[in-house]
Amino acid sequence: ACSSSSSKGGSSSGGVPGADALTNAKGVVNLTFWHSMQGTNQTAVTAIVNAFNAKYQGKIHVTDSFQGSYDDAIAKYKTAVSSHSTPSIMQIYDVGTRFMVDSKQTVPIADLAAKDGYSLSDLQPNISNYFTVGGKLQSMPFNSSAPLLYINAEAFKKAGLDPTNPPKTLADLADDAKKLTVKDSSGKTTQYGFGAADYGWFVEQLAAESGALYCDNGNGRTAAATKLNITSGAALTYTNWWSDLVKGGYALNTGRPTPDAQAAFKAGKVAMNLESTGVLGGYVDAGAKSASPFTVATAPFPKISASDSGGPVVGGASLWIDRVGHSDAEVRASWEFAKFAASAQQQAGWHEATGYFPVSISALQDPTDVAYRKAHPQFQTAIDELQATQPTPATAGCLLGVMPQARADLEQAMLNVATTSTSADSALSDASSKISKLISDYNSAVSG
Ligand SMILES: O=P(O)(O)OC[C@H](O)CO
Repeated sequence: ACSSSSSKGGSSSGGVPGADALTNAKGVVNLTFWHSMQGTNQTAVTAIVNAFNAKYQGKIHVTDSFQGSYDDAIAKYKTAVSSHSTPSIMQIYDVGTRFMVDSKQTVPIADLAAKDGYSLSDLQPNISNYFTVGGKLQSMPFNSSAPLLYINAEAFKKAGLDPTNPPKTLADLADDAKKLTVKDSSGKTTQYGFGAADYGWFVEQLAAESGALYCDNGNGRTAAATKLNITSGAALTYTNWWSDLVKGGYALNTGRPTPDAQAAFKAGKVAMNLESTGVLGGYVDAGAKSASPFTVATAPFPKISASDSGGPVVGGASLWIDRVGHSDAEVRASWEFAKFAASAQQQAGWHEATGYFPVSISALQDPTDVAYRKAHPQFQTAIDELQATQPTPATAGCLLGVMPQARADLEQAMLNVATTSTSADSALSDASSKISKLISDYNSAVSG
Protein backbone atom coordinates (compact mmCIF):
# COMPACT_ATOMS: atom_id res chain seq x y z
CA ALA A 1 0.00 0.00 0.00
CA CYS A 2 1.09 3.55 -0.65
CA SER A 3 1.60 6.20 1.95
CA SER A 4 -0.39 8.82 0.14
CA SER A 5 -2.76 9.07 -2.75
CA SER A 6 -0.84 12.00 -4.14
CA SER A 7 1.53 9.35 -5.40
CA LYS A 8 0.05 7.83 -8.54
CA GLY A 9 2.08 4.70 -7.98
CA GLY A 10 0.85 1.36 -6.74
CA SER A 11 -1.46 -0.88 -8.70
CA SER A 12 -2.48 0.94 -11.83
CA SER A 13 -5.21 -1.33 -13.07
CA GLY A 14 -7.23 -4.34 -12.11
CA GLY A 15 -7.46 -5.89 -8.69
CA VAL A 16 -9.93 -4.99 -6.03
CA PRO A 17 -8.27 -3.75 -2.86
CA GLY A 18 -9.59 -4.96 0.47
CA ALA A 19 -9.76 -3.14 3.80
CA ASP A 20 -6.08 -3.86 4.47
CA ALA A 21 -5.10 -1.43 1.70
CA LEU A 22 -6.36 1.34 3.92
CA THR A 23 -5.30 0.05 7.30
CA ASN A 24 -1.76 -0.41 5.96
CA ALA A 25 -1.62 3.08 4.45
CA LYS A 26 0.85 5.41 6.12
CA GLY A 27 -0.33 8.97 6.54
CA VAL A 28 -3.47 10.56 5.22
CA VAL A 29 -4.90 9.20 1.97
CA ASN A 30 -5.85 12.23 -0.11
CA LEU A 31 -8.73 11.96 -2.55
CA THR A 32 -9.96 14.29 -5.26
CA PHE A 33 -13.68 14.33 -6.00
CA TRP A 34 -14.88 16.04 -9.19
CA HIS A 35 -18.53 17.01 -9.41
CA SER A 36 -20.99 19.28 -11.17
CA MET A 37 -23.21 20.44 -8.33
CA GLN A 38 -23.85 24.19 -8.14
CA GLY A 39 -25.48 26.61 -5.70
CA THR A 40 -27.57 24.94 -3.00
CA ASN A 41 -26.46 21.52 -4.25
CA GLN A 42 -22.76 22.40 -4.11
CA THR A 43 -23.19 23.48 -0.49
CA ALA A 44 -24.86 20.14 0.21
CA VAL A 45 -21.99 18.21 -1.44
CA THR A 46 -19.47 20.08 0.66
CA ALA A 47 -21.48 19.24 3.81
CA ILE A 48 -21.20 15.51 2.99
CA VAL A 49 -17.48 15.85 2.27
CA ASN A 50 -16.90 17.76 5.52
CA ALA A 51 -18.80 15.14 7.52
CA PHE A 52 -16.73 12.38 5.90
CA ASN A 53 -13.44 14.18 6.52
CA ALA A 54 -14.37 14.71 10.17
CA LYS A 55 -15.18 11.01 10.58
CA TYR A 56 -11.96 9.88 8.87
CA GLN A 57 -9.72 12.61 10.27
CA GLY A 58 -6.05 11.64 10.04
CA LYS A 59 -6.84 8.72 7.68
CA ILE A 60 -8.63 10.03 4.58
CA HIS A 61 -9.14 13.54 3.27
CA VAL A 62 -11.48 14.29 0.34
CA THR A 63 -11.18 17.53 -1.62
CA ASP A 64 -14.32 18.28 -3.63
CA SER A 65 -13.92 20.28 -6.79
CA PHE A 66 -16.64 21.77 -8.99
CA GLN A 67 -15.90 21.08 -12.66
CA GLY A 68 -18.72 22.97 -14.38
CA SER A 69 -21.78 21.42 -16.00
CA TYR A 70 -22.10 17.68 -16.48
CA ASP A 71 -20.99 18.19 -20.08
CA ASP A 72 -17.99 20.30 -19.04
CA ALA A 73 -17.02 17.72 -16.43
CA ILE A 74 -17.13 14.79 -18.84
CA ALA A 75 -15.00 16.77 -21.31
CA LYS A 76 -12.46 17.47 -18.55
CA TYR A 77 -12.56 13.82 -17.56
CA LYS A 78 -11.71 12.75 -21.11
CA THR A 79 -8.72 15.10 -21.04
CA ALA A 80 -7.70 13.70 -17.67
CA VAL A 81 -7.82 10.15 -19.06
CA SER A 82 -5.43 11.19 -21.84
CA SER A 83 -3.06 12.90 -19.41
CA HIS A 84 -3.31 10.11 -16.78
CA SER A 85 -4.60 12.52 -14.17
CA THR A 86 -8.13 11.37 -13.43
CA PRO A 87 -9.66 12.27 -10.07
CA SER A 88 -10.09 9.58 -7.42
CA ILE A 89 -13.89 9.89 -7.52
CA MET A 90 -15.83 11.21 -10.47
CA GLN A 91 -19.48 12.23 -10.59
CA ILE A 92 -20.83 11.43 -14.05
CA TYR A 93 -24.37 12.04 -15.23
CA ASP A 94 -26.66 9.22 -16.29
CA VAL A 95 -26.03 9.47 -20.02
CA GLY A 96 -22.26 9.19 -19.54
CA THR A 97 -22.66 5.67 -18.13
CA ARG A 98 -21.92 3.72 -21.32
CA PHE A 99 -18.89 5.92 -22.05
CA MET A 100 -17.53 5.34 -18.55
CA VAL A 101 -17.88 1.55 -18.82
CA ASP A 102 -16.19 1.58 -22.23
CA SER A 103 -13.37 3.81 -20.97
CA LYS A 104 -12.24 1.03 -18.57
CA GLN A 105 -10.82 3.51 -16.07
CA THR A 106 -12.89 2.55 -13.06
CA VAL A 107 -13.55 -0.36 -10.76
CA PRO A 108 -17.15 -1.60 -10.61
CA ILE A 109 -18.89 -0.86 -7.35
CA ALA A 110 -20.22 -4.45 -7.37
CA ASP A 111 -16.64 -5.77 -7.15
CA LEU A 112 -15.74 -3.51 -4.23
CA ALA A 113 -18.96 -4.45 -2.45
CA ALA A 114 -18.31 -8.17 -3.00
CA LYS A 115 -14.77 -7.81 -1.64
CA ASP A 116 -15.93 -6.68 1.79
CA GLY A 117 -19.37 -8.28 1.93
CA TYR A 118 -21.23 -4.96 1.64
CA SER A 119 -24.83 -5.52 0.63
CA LEU A 120 -26.14 -3.41 -2.23
CA SER A 121 -29.71 -4.59 -1.66
CA ASP A 122 -30.69 -1.40 0.19
CA LEU A 123 -30.32 0.65 -3.01
CA GLN A 124 -33.62 1.44 -4.72
CA PRO A 125 -33.88 -1.22 -7.43
CA ASN A 126 -34.93 1.07 -10.28
CA ILE A 127 -31.99 3.35 -9.47
CA SER A 128 -29.37 0.61 -9.28
CA ASN A 129 -30.82 -0.96 -12.45
CA TYR A 130 -29.87 2.12 -14.41
CA PHE A 131 -26.22 1.89 -13.39
CA THR A 132 -26.02 -1.89 -13.81
CA VAL A 133 -24.24 -2.78 -17.03
CA GLY A 134 -23.07 -6.28 -17.93
CA GLY A 135 -24.83 -7.59 -14.82
CA LYS A 136 -22.71 -5.46 -12.47
CA LEU A 137 -23.45 -2.26 -10.61
CA GLN A 138 -20.74 -0.04 -12.08
CA SER A 139 -21.04 3.17 -10.09
CA MET A 140 -22.58 4.26 -6.80
CA PRO A 141 -25.93 6.01 -7.18
CA PHE A 142 -25.56 9.40 -5.50
CA ASN A 143 -27.85 12.09 -6.88
CA SER A 144 -30.84 10.42 -8.46
CA SER A 145 -33.67 12.35 -9.99
CA ALA A 146 -36.84 12.40 -12.02
CA PRO A 147 -38.14 15.30 -14.07
CA LEU A 148 -40.94 17.42 -12.65
CA LEU A 149 -43.30 20.17 -13.64
CA TYR A 150 -42.61 23.17 -11.39
CA ILE A 151 -45.38 25.66 -10.71
CA ASN A 152 -45.33 29.15 -9.26
CA ALA A 153 -48.44 28.72 -7.11
CA GLU A 154 -49.14 32.45 -6.74
CA ALA A 155 -48.95 33.02 -10.50
CA PHE A 156 -51.41 30.15 -10.97
CA LYS A 157 -53.88 31.63 -8.51
CA LYS A 158 -53.60 35.10 -10.06
CA ALA A 159 -54.47 33.59 -13.45
CA GLY A 160 -57.51 31.86 -11.95
CA LEU A 161 -55.85 28.43 -12.15
CA ASP A 162 -55.65 25.85 -9.39
CA PRO A 163 -52.07 24.84 -8.52
CA THR A 164 -53.40 21.60 -7.05
CA ASN A 165 -54.83 20.70 -10.44
CA PRO A 166 -51.72 20.96 -12.64
CA PRO A 167 -51.67 20.21 -16.37
CA LYS A 168 -51.07 16.54 -17.13
CA THR A 169 -50.33 16.57 -20.84
CA LEU A 170 -48.29 18.79 -23.15
CA ALA A 171 -51.54 20.09 -24.66
CA ASP A 172 -52.95 21.05 -21.22
CA LEU A 173 -49.64 22.68 -20.34
CA ALA A 174 -49.75 24.79 -23.51
CA ASP A 175 -53.32 25.91 -22.67
CA ASP A 176 -52.27 26.96 -19.17
CA ALA A 177 -49.11 28.66 -20.49
CA LYS A 178 -51.31 30.94 -22.58
CA LYS A 179 -53.45 31.85 -19.55
CA LEU A 180 -50.33 32.49 -17.46
CA THR A 181 -48.59 34.81 -19.92
CA VAL A 182 -48.89 38.42 -18.79
CA LYS A 183 -48.07 41.59 -20.73
CA ASP A 184 -47.86 45.16 -19.48
CA SER A 185 -49.70 48.13 -20.99
CA SER A 186 -46.90 48.62 -23.53
CA GLY A 187 -47.28 45.03 -24.73
CA LYS A 188 -44.05 43.86 -23.10
CA THR A 189 -44.23 40.37 -21.61
CA THR A 190 -43.76 40.56 -17.84
CA GLN A 191 -44.41 36.89 -17.17
CA TYR A 192 -44.14 33.93 -19.53
CA GLY A 193 -46.47 31.01 -18.93
CA PHE A 194 -43.69 28.51 -19.53
CA GLY A 195 -39.92 28.40 -19.68
CA ALA A 196 -37.46 25.54 -19.66
CA ALA A 197 -34.03 24.80 -21.01
CA ASP A 198 -33.69 23.50 -24.54
CA TYR A 199 -33.01 20.06 -23.09
CA GLY A 200 -32.94 16.65 -24.78
CA TRP A 201 -33.54 15.02 -21.39
CA PHE A 202 -37.21 15.98 -21.63
CA VAL A 203 -37.58 14.20 -24.95
CA GLU A 204 -35.98 11.07 -23.47
CA GLN A 205 -38.52 11.23 -20.61
CA LEU A 206 -41.55 11.70 -22.86
CA ALA A 207 -40.42 8.73 -24.96
CA ALA A 208 -40.13 6.52 -21.87
CA GLU A 209 -43.55 7.62 -20.62
CA SER A 210 -45.09 6.72 -23.96
CA GLY A 211 -43.47 3.28 -23.77
CA ALA A 212 -41.12 3.91 -26.70
CA LEU A 213 -37.47 2.91 -26.89
CA TYR A 214 -35.22 5.93 -27.40
CA CYS A 215 -32.54 3.87 -29.09
CA ASP A 216 -32.52 0.40 -30.64
CA ASN A 217 -31.31 -2.93 -29.26
CA GLY A 218 -33.53 -2.72 -26.20
CA ASN A 219 -32.42 0.83 -25.45
CA GLY A 220 -28.80 -0.28 -25.88
CA ARG A 221 -29.15 -2.85 -23.11
CA THR A 222 -29.25 -6.10 -25.12
CA ALA A 223 -26.47 -4.99 -27.49
CA ALA A 224 -24.73 -1.72 -28.37
CA ALA A 225 -27.31 0.71 -29.76
CA THR A 226 -26.91 1.70 -33.40
CA LYS A 227 -29.69 4.25 -33.84
CA LEU A 228 -31.47 6.99 -31.87
CA ASN A 229 -35.21 7.27 -32.53
CA ILE A 230 -35.60 11.02 -32.95
CA THR A 231 -37.30 11.58 -36.29
CA SER A 232 -40.80 10.79 -34.99
CA GLY A 233 -42.60 10.19 -31.70
CA ALA A 234 -41.56 12.17 -28.63
CA ALA A 235 -38.77 14.14 -30.33
CA LEU A 236 -41.00 15.35 -33.15
CA THR A 237 -43.94 16.11 -30.86
CA TYR A 238 -41.89 17.99 -28.26
CA THR A 239 -39.88 19.96 -30.83
CA ASN A 240 -43.04 21.22 -32.52
CA TRP A 241 -44.79 21.84 -29.19
CA TRP A 242 -41.92 23.88 -27.75
CA SER A 243 -41.36 25.81 -30.96
CA ASP A 244 -45.07 26.74 -31.13
CA LEU A 245 -44.98 28.07 -27.55
CA VAL A 246 -41.77 30.05 -28.12
CA LYS A 247 -42.95 31.50 -31.42
CA GLY A 248 -46.36 32.31 -29.91
CA GLY A 249 -44.69 34.31 -27.13
CA TYR A 250 -45.92 31.99 -24.34
CA ALA A 251 -42.55 30.36 -23.54
CA LEU A 252 -39.28 32.08 -22.70
CA ASN A 253 -36.41 30.54 -24.66
CA THR A 254 -33.24 30.71 -22.58
CA GLY A 255 -31.31 28.27 -24.78
CA ARG A 256 -29.42 25.14 -23.80
CA PRO A 257 -27.77 26.01 -20.44
CA THR A 258 -30.05 24.68 -17.69
CA PRO A 259 -28.94 27.29 -15.08
CA ASP A 260 -30.37 30.07 -17.30
CA ALA A 261 -33.84 28.51 -17.38
CA GLN A 262 -33.63 27.83 -13.64
CA ALA A 263 -32.77 31.50 -13.01
CA ALA A 264 -35.85 32.62 -14.97
CA PHE A 265 -38.17 30.48 -12.84
CA LYS A 266 -36.45 31.55 -9.62
CA ALA A 267 -36.85 35.20 -10.62
CA GLY A 268 -40.60 34.71 -11.20
CA LYS A 269 -40.22 35.45 -14.93
CA VAL A 270 -41.87 32.16 -15.91
CA ALA A 271 -44.83 30.55 -14.17
CA MET A 272 -44.17 26.91 -15.14
CA ASN A 273 -40.88 25.15 -15.67
CA LEU A 274 -39.69 21.63 -16.44
CA GLU A 275 -36.64 20.57 -14.46
CA SER A 276 -35.12 17.83 -12.36
CA THR A 277 -36.31 17.22 -8.80
CA GLY A 278 -32.67 17.99 -7.96
CA VAL A 279 -33.28 21.75 -8.22
CA LEU A 280 -36.20 21.72 -5.79
CA GLY A 281 -34.21 22.80 -2.72
CA GLY A 282 -32.80 25.81 -4.58
CA TYR A 283 -36.21 26.69 -6.02
CA VAL A 284 -37.98 26.64 -2.66
CA ASP A 285 -35.29 28.93 -1.19
CA ALA A 286 -35.49 31.31 -4.14
CA GLY A 287 -39.31 31.47 -3.98
CA ALA A 288 -39.22 32.29 -0.27
CA LYS A 289 -36.50 34.94 -0.66
CA SER A 290 -37.96 36.57 -3.79
CA ALA A 291 -39.00 40.25 -3.71
CA SER A 292 -42.51 38.91 -4.46
CA PRO A 293 -42.34 35.64 -2.54
CA PHE A 294 -43.96 32.61 -4.15
CA THR A 295 -44.63 29.02 -3.23
CA VAL A 296 -43.09 26.35 -5.43
CA ALA A 297 -45.47 23.49 -6.19
CA THR A 298 -44.39 20.32 -7.96
CA ALA A 299 -46.37 18.04 -10.24
CA PRO A 300 -45.52 14.92 -12.24
CA PHE A 301 -43.76 15.48 -15.54
CA PRO A 302 -46.39 15.92 -18.28
CA LYS A 303 -47.14 13.17 -20.80
CA ILE A 304 -47.75 13.39 -24.52
CA SER A 305 -51.05 11.59 -24.13
CA ALA A 306 -53.02 11.20 -20.90
CA SER A 307 -53.18 7.44 -21.53
CA ASP A 308 -49.38 7.03 -21.61
CA SER A 309 -48.74 4.52 -18.86
CA GLY A 310 -44.94 4.50 -18.70
CA GLY A 311 -42.91 6.51 -16.23
CA PRO A 312 -39.77 8.59 -16.35
CA VAL A 313 -36.21 7.30 -16.57
CA VAL A 314 -34.04 7.70 -13.47
CA GLY A 315 -31.84 10.75 -14.00
CA GLY A 316 -29.05 12.49 -12.14
CA ALA A 317 -25.58 11.11 -11.65
CA SER A 318 -23.50 8.51 -9.86
CA LEU A 319 -20.02 8.20 -8.40
CA TRP A 320 -17.30 6.32 -10.29
CA ILE A 321 -14.17 5.08 -8.55
CA ASP A 322 -11.10 5.51 -10.68
CA ARG A 323 -8.69 2.62 -10.79
CA VAL A 324 -6.18 3.29 -13.54
CA GLY A 325 -3.31 5.32 -12.09
CA HIS A 326 -4.63 5.19 -8.52
CA SER A 327 -3.10 3.31 -5.60
CA ASP A 328 -4.85 0.51 -3.73
CA ALA A 329 -5.16 2.76 -0.68
CA GLU A 330 -6.76 5.49 -2.74
CA VAL A 331 -9.25 3.13 -4.38
CA ARG A 332 -10.16 1.65 -1.04
CA ALA A 333 -10.57 5.12 0.51
CA SER A 334 -12.75 6.18 -2.44
CA TRP A 335 -14.96 3.18 -1.77
CA GLU A 336 -15.31 4.29 1.86
CA PHE A 337 -16.45 7.69 0.61
CA ALA A 338 -18.95 6.18 -1.85
CA LYS A 339 -20.50 4.07 0.93
CA PHE A 340 -20.65 7.10 3.21
CA ALA A 341 -22.31 9.30 0.55
CA ALA A 342 -24.91 6.60 -0.12
CA SER A 343 -25.60 5.93 3.58
CA ALA A 344 -29.14 6.46 4.84
CA GLN A 345 -28.20 9.39 7.06
CA GLN A 346 -26.32 11.29 4.35
CA GLN A 347 -28.92 10.54 1.69
CA ALA A 348 -31.78 11.73 3.90
CA GLY A 349 -29.97 15.05 4.52
CA TRP A 350 -29.07 15.29 0.84
CA HIS A 351 -32.70 14.74 -0.19
CA GLU A 352 -33.97 17.42 2.17
CA ALA A 353 -31.36 19.97 1.06
CA THR A 354 -31.56 19.39 -2.68
CA GLY A 355 -34.67 17.46 -3.73
CA TYR A 356 -32.69 14.56 -5.23
CA PHE A 357 -34.23 11.19 -4.19
CA PRO A 358 -32.68 9.25 -1.40
CA VAL A 359 -30.97 6.39 -3.27
CA SER A 360 -31.64 3.79 -0.60
CA ILE A 361 -34.76 2.23 0.86
CA SER A 362 -33.56 2.87 4.41
CA ALA A 363 -33.00 6.58 3.69
CA LEU A 364 -36.54 6.84 2.39
CA GLN A 365 -37.78 5.26 5.61
CA ASP A 366 -35.58 7.46 7.78
CA PRO A 367 -37.97 9.15 10.28
CA THR A 368 -36.50 12.63 9.67
CA ASP A 369 -36.97 12.21 5.94
CA VAL A 370 -40.52 10.89 6.35
CA ALA A 371 -41.36 13.90 8.56
CA TYR A 372 -39.70 16.28 6.12
CA ARG A 373 -41.76 15.00 3.18
CA LYS A 374 -44.93 15.31 5.21
CA ALA A 375 -44.16 18.94 5.99
CA HIS A 376 -42.91 19.67 2.45
CA PRO A 377 -45.08 17.65 0.05
CA GLN A 378 -43.21 19.02 -3.00
CA PHE A 379 -40.40 16.63 -2.01
CA GLN A 380 -42.74 13.62 -2.33
CA THR A 381 -43.74 14.10 -5.99
CA ALA A 382 -40.64 12.63 -7.61
CA ILE A 383 -40.60 9.70 -5.19
CA ASP A 384 -44.19 8.84 -6.09
CA GLU A 385 -43.31 9.14 -9.76
CA LEU A 386 -40.35 6.80 -9.42
CA GLN A 387 -42.21 4.25 -7.33
CA ALA A 388 -45.14 4.15 -9.78
CA THR A 389 -42.79 3.42 -12.67
CA GLN A 390 -42.78 -0.15 -13.93
CA PRO A 391 -39.30 -1.29 -14.92
CA THR A 392 -39.41 -1.88 -18.70
CA PRO A 393 -36.76 -1.52 -21.42
CA ALA A 394 -38.33 1.89 -22.19
CA THR A 395 -38.11 3.20 -18.62
CA ALA A 396 -34.57 1.80 -18.19
CA GLY A 397 -33.44 4.56 -20.57
CA CYS A 398 -31.08 4.48 -23.53
CA LEU A 399 -27.45 3.49 -22.98
CA LEU A 400 -25.31 4.99 -25.71
CA GLY A 401 -21.59 5.74 -25.70
CA VAL A 402 -22.08 9.04 -27.54
CA MET A 403 -25.24 10.09 -25.73
CA PRO A 404 -23.81 13.41 -24.47
CA GLN A 405 -22.95 14.51 -28.03
CA ALA A 406 -26.16 13.03 -29.44
CA ARG A 407 -28.22 14.94 -26.89
CA ALA A 408 -26.39 18.17 -27.75
CA ASP A 409 -27.07 17.63 -31.46
CA LEU A 410 -30.76 17.08 -30.79
CA GLU A 411 -30.87 20.23 -28.64
CA GLN A 412 -29.27 22.26 -31.41
CA ALA A 413 -31.89 20.93 -33.85
CA MET A 414 -34.72 21.84 -31.44
CA LEU A 415 -33.26 25.32 -31.01
CA ASN A 416 -33.04 25.82 -34.79
CA VAL A 417 -36.71 24.92 -35.12
CA ALA A 418 -37.79 27.26 -32.32
CA THR A 419 -35.74 30.21 -33.58
CA THR A 420 -35.76 29.90 -37.39
CA SER A 421 -38.12 28.73 -40.13
CA THR A 422 -36.48 25.29 -40.28
CA SER A 423 -39.10 22.55 -39.99
CA ALA A 424 -38.90 19.95 -37.24
CA ASP A 425 -38.92 17.14 -39.81
CA SER A 426 -35.91 18.54 -41.59
CA ALA A 427 -33.93 19.52 -38.46
CA LEU A 428 -34.51 16.16 -36.79
CA SER A 429 -33.70 14.20 -39.91
CA ASP A 430 -30.37 16.07 -40.25
CA ALA A 431 -29.60 15.54 -36.55
CA SER A 432 -30.46 11.85 -36.87
CA SER A 433 -28.02 11.36 -39.76
CA LYS A 434 -25.28 13.17 -37.89
CA ILE A 435 -25.89 11.12 -34.75
CA SER A 436 -25.98 7.81 -36.66
CA LYS A 437 -22.48 8.58 -37.95
CA LEU A 438 -21.28 9.44 -34.43
CA ILE A 439 -22.69 6.15 -33.17
CA SER A 440 -21.15 4.01 -35.89
CA ASP A 441 -17.73 5.66 -35.47
CA TYR A 442 -17.92 5.11 -31.71
CA ASN A 443 -19.03 1.48 -32.02
CA SER A 444 -16.21 0.75 -34.50
CA ALA A 445 -13.65 2.35 -32.18
CA VAL A 446 -14.88 0.39 -29.15
CA SER A 447 -15.09 -2.96 -30.95
CA GLY A 448 -11.85 -2.34 -32.84
O1 LIG B 1 -30.29 17.58 -13.18
P1 LIG B 1 -30.03 16.16 -12.78
O2 LIG B 1 -28.81 16.00 -11.97
O3 LIG B 1 -31.22 15.55 -12.16
O4 LIG B 1 -29.76 15.36 -14.12
C1 LIG B 1 -30.72 15.38 -15.13
C2 LIG B 1 -30.34 14.45 -16.24
O5 LIG B 1 -30.50 13.13 -15.82
C3 LIG B 1 -28.95 14.65 -16.75
O6 LIG B 1 -28.71 13.82 -17.85
